[in-house]
Amino acid sequence: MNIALLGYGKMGKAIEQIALKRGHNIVIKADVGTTYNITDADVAIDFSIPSVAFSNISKCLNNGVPVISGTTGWLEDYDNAVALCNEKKGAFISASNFSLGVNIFFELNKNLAKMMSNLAQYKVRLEEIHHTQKLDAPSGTAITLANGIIKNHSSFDKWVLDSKEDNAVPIVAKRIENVPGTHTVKYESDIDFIEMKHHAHNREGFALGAVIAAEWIIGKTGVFTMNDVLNIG
Ligand SMILES: NC(=O)c1ccc[n+]([C@@H]2O[C@H](COP(=O)([O-])OP(=O)(O)OC[C@H]3O[C@@H](n4cnc5c(N)ncnc54)[C@H](O)[C@@H]3O)[C@@H](O)[C@H]2O)c1
Ligand SMILES: O=C(O)C1=N[C@H](C(=O)O)CCC1
Repeated sequence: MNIALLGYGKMGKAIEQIALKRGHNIVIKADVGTTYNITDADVAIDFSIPSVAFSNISKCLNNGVPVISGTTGWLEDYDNAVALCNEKKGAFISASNFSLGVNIFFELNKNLAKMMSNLAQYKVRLEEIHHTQKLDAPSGTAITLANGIIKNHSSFDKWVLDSKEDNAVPIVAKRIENVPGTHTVKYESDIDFIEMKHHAHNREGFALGAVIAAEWIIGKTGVFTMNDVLNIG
């Protein structure tokens, strides 16, 4: 498979290592100012920055190249990307987190929220910790976790960052040098607490999941999620 990497930073480089080990070719490594012909690739993997993600994805869909998007912080344009993919009969997957472990964690989170829905004595709190270069807060993964709670728990209809509001899932975002990604969901009562945590030791899980998604999407048409790729949920 000939892969275009759109964004050649920490994740682009981690994906390159995994893709080469799995027998793929990297035909485009695009970073700031790179000129390239996207149709040289069978599939594109975008891990860039929030302000350019939608434009990179649009370029792929407008040229018939399936696209896997891992960039976070551009959710306001997600519905436009879905509409463009459907209009062009393209193929597109966006995920806030491509690791198998986090996708299992997403399902556990939804189930726990259902169980907690009528137990008012338990107060929920989300925490995410990432490295200090991260541009967006809260993390995309924390937003996905919050949305999983909002859809499955009767007390919430929104999330809020670093504060407290009625009907809002509170998210705390911390930035600590070199942390690849740690997410905690905690329900606390006066008597006890239940805590679920996912901690990434490194970026390998994110990169492997993105390459597996790229292998899976070839030959397909539509907008998919990691649940489709991993056959979970
Ligand atoms: N979905 C996931 O599993 C997952 C995992 C890790 C990171 N991420 C997200 O992926 C993104 C990238 O993360 P990172 O750690 O590699 O960041 P990074 O800062 O190391 O890399 C981003 C790269 O994009 C480049 N870039 C800027 N403008 C560009 C343009 N117009 N075209 C192409 N490249 C451009 C930057 O120069 C940089 O090299 C972030 O949004 C992050 O939140 C998602
Ligand atoms: O390093 C990052 O940036 C990460 N971003 C994703 C997010 O925002 O959830 C996934 C974890 C790593």
